[in-house]
This record gives sequence, structure tokens and C-alpha cells, in this order.
Amino acid sequence: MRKFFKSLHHAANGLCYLLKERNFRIQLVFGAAVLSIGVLIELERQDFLWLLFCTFMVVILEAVNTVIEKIADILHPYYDERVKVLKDVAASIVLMGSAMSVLIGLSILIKEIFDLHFAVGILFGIIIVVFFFSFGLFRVGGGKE
Ligand SMILES: Nc1ncnc2c1ncn2[C@@H]1O[C@H](COP(=O)(O)OP(=O)(O)OP(=O)(O)O)[C@@H](O)[C@H]1O
Repeated sequence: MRKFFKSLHHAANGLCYLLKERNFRIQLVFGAAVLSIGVLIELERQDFLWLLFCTFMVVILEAVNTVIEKIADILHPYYDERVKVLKDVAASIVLMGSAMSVLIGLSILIKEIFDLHFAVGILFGIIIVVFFFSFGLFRVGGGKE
């Protein structure tokens, strides 16, 4: 039992570290806001669980991304095209998870709040995802180059 609490302590330390990461905090706040809206509009259990699933999925993927970045920094702290590919692909994992969450979240919320077909939410979500993807794709500069 002592070993279990020790492992729990280490996991809590890891979580405290993640809370210092800006992106992790943003995703957590965003997820909490969406879940609060879900409570306010009294979502059905199944819809609320989907929002909860999406929120956790995004923060878990962000944690995986952080782990990959840290490993890359430890093993190879200098600029390297291979590290760039590794980190960019790791970041795209979060992007894909977030895109899926936006589609699911909007399809649920738009249907509940505006009483529109869930496909309208999906369509709106696709527009938002494409906008942010294009913004990321054509943004000049950034990164450790
Ligand atoms: N050692 C490196 N070699 C090549 N490119 C790198 C290297 N380190 C970072 N980059 C580039 O810079 C981008 C940002 O990397 P960075 O490690 O700063 O993560 P971040 O997205 O700012 O996340 P965080 O805010 O969690 O640190 C990477 O996706 C990659 O394109």
C-alpha cells in the first residue's frame, strides 16, 4: 500500500509539472468552460460524458506531446531536422485530438443550444478547424530555428 501512495505522489508531481505548461493550462481551462456550459444547459448524461471524454483526451494527448518533447530535448538538445519532424508530428497528435473534440463538442452544443441539426455543428466545427489549421500552416517563423 505504501508503494501505491508513493506512485500516486510521483504521478501528482507529474501533474503539477504539467500545470506549469501554458498549453496544458489553456486546454484545461477551455475544457472546464465547455463542461460548465454543459452543466448550465443541463445536457443529457451521454452528451455530457462525450464532452468529458473529449476534454480528458485533449489534455492526455498534450501530456504525451510534452513527454515526447522532453525526451527529444534530453537525447538531442541541439537543432536537428529529425528532432523537428519528431516534435512537429508529436504536436500534430494534439492538433488531431483537438480537431476531433471541436467537432464533437460543437455538434452537441449547437444542437442543444440552438436546436439545430447536429450536422450544422459539425460543419461549423470543420470551418473553425480549417481556419486554425491554415493559420498554423502559413504562420511565418516560430520554433527553435
Ligand atoms: N532541437 C530542435 N531541432 C529542430 N527543431 C526544433 C527543436 N526544438 C524545437 N524545434 C521546433 O520548434 C517547435 C517548438 O518546439 P518546442 O520544444 O519549443 O515546443 P512548443 O511547441 O513550444 O511546446 P511547449 O510550449 O510545450 O514547450 C517544434 O515543433 C519544432 O518544429
